[in-house]
Amino acid sequence: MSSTTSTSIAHENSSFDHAQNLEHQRQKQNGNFTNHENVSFNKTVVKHHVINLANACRATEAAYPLILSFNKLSYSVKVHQKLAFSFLGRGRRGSQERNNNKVLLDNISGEAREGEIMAILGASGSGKSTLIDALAGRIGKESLKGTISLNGEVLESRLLKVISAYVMQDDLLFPMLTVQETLMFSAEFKLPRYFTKKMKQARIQALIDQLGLRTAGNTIIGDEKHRGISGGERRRVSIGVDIVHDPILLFLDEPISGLDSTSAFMIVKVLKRIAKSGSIVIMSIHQPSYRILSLLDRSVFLSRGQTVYSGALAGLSHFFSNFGHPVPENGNETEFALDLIRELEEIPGGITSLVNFNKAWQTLMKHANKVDDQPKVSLKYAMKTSIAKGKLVSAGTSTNNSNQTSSVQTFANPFWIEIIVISKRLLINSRRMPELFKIRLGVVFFTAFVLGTLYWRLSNSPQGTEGRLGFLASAMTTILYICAHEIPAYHQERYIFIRETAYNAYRHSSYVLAHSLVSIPSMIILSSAFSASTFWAVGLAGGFSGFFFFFITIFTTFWAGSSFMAFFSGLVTNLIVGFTSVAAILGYFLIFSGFYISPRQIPFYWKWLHYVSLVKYPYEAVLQNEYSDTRKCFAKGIQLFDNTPFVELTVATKMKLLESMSSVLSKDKLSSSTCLSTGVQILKQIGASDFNKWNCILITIAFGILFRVLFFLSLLFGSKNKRR
Ligand SMILES: Nc1ncnc2c1ncn2[C@@H]1O[C@H](COP(=O)(O)OP(=O)(O)OP(=O)(O)O)[C@@H](O)[C@H]1O
Repeated sequence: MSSTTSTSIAHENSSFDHAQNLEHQRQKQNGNFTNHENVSFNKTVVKHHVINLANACRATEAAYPLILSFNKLSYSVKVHQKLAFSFLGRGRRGSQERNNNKVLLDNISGEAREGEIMAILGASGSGKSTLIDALAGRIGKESLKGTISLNGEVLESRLLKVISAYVMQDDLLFPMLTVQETLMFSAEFKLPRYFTKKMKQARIQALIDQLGLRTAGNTIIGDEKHRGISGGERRRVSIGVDIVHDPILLFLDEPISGLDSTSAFMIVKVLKRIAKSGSIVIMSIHQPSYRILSLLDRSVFLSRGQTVYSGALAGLSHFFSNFGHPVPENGNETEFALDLIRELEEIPGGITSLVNFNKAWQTLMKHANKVDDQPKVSLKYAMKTSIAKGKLVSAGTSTNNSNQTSSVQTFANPFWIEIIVISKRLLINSRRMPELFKIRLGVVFFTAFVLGTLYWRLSNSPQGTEGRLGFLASAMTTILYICAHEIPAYHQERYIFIRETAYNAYRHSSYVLAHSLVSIPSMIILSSAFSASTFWAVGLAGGFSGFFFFFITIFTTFWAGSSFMAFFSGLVTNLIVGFTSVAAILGYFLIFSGFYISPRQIPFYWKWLHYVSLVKYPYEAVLQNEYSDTRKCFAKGIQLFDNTPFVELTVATKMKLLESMSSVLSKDKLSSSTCLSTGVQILKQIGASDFNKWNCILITIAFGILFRVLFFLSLLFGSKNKRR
């Protein structure tokens, strides 16, 4: 029912009710009423009022084809309670903790209608956000008791996802995009393909005007480091992002908290316009001003998870008069109601009396409304009407299907368009933060410089071999560490991703693929920088083809490392825990790579760590590249004594030792030019596996793909936007 209708009804009844109330108050003051009489008096007045309301409702019913009803919604969570003395009471001995149920929602019922704003009011902690979550499908089916239906049909989660939007309390936006770009990307995700670029732009312009964001259109959103739009503007952009597709059901959790009164009024006016265009708007709100109150239609007042009033805001004063607490003349009814509820919360049994009174009131309302309680049109018809009005544009529609949930597509765009749009957004955002890439490049050059000077121009000798092994193991490990910078980036984006995928803006797989594609160009640049600055400085083998292979190995290490970080950020959502664990895991990768300890010496129960080490395969690949040339020798004659205690002896003594060794071993005469260690022997010595270098590269690439798949699965199952 609209506020105007309700107001006029309330007005019509006011003289009658006022007289009765005065009489009631007088009698009450004189102590003439017993409790029983009090209730029966209230019932008479309520009945009278309700019948009049119902008559007026009948006239306007047809104008409201969509009705969202929620019936007996209950939700509780388990809370741990520590017991000081476990031996007290009859509980099990030694038990220190007890699981208690905390009821967050207790049998909440009500309805919201198309064309109206329903406000959920109550003190802090009364359960407003929990009720919004319950209605918006953000509480697991198994935990939420009761029913939510749209025009009499149970609202399935798949349908709810495409016809609704949920505006969170936090403003989660890409900091380097302008207001216009932010809204445009949202339009690209949510508006169907038949919307041309021009149509989308027109829609965005209208939205910008509606939200009063014209002057901020080309300003970036901003963050702590980059100045951007104001807090109020950011709030409006957040709302704009979620309403760009004109959802049928719009849920907002405290959309105006923290805003100045003008901005708050402007936002509620926009919401009213959305409601009037054929949507159901449900929002939680703390203390609405007079001006805002004039825009709200229905309300649910909560106290400790229970309904203390549910119905038209216009009937609030009547309700409280009948409860025996009339709203003072010219007083703000909502403020009065909230203050009274707070007072009653402090009196033992105070809230119970109000809850019980409300139950009686609701029963009478239902009784008087019994004919009109049911929606006039079926859900299918109502949806068709909404689509005809331009609603439900977030996904394509096929009206020839009789099943309500399959008559709307799950996603507005095909897979490949989603990938293009996500990639474009990522590229723009990162292009505007070049410092991040510059820091990565700087770290790569610095690492290359340190390693290049440390292992400068290694020779083909046992010392050179030792240096090569050290350089290659350090290079592969450092590259993996450089990839760890991606963890905070994923962490920052995670909440935007959850918000967008919760209402099917795009597929999880599109996000994973777009991220993989976008990361490739930067990996190519970083790999080229590292390879070019170390290959010739260290004196690695193979000329240009050797360089190319070294570059490929570095690139695939970046790929595997970056995929690992993506997976890890999906798995561990706490940034500090994530960083600490990654540092430890990369350390293990190095320890078990085969560099510190030969694979032959690793105990069998740790062998698996050797095979899953991300350092092992690229390390072996470049080793094989270095030592596969059979014509090369890595220890000739007296070089045999390098890395042994005999290294300090003179050349002549070393030669003598060599001669006596050959006579003892009865070998051909060992001279200073005799090759004592070939590349193949070195590979054998260090226990390199039988995989050839290209297989090692393929395994590294496969690891990267595997981690991307695991990243996808971690997002799919680990980023559920629901309470249990
Ligand atoms: N997982 C949980 N375990 C225990 N208590 C919880 C849990 N989640 C919410 N609560 C409690 O449920 C109550 C309702 O929380 P809710 O966030 O819905 O209140 P609210 O009315 O939206 O408050 P505010 O206006 O401050 O945002 C609060 O007392 C809160 O502490």
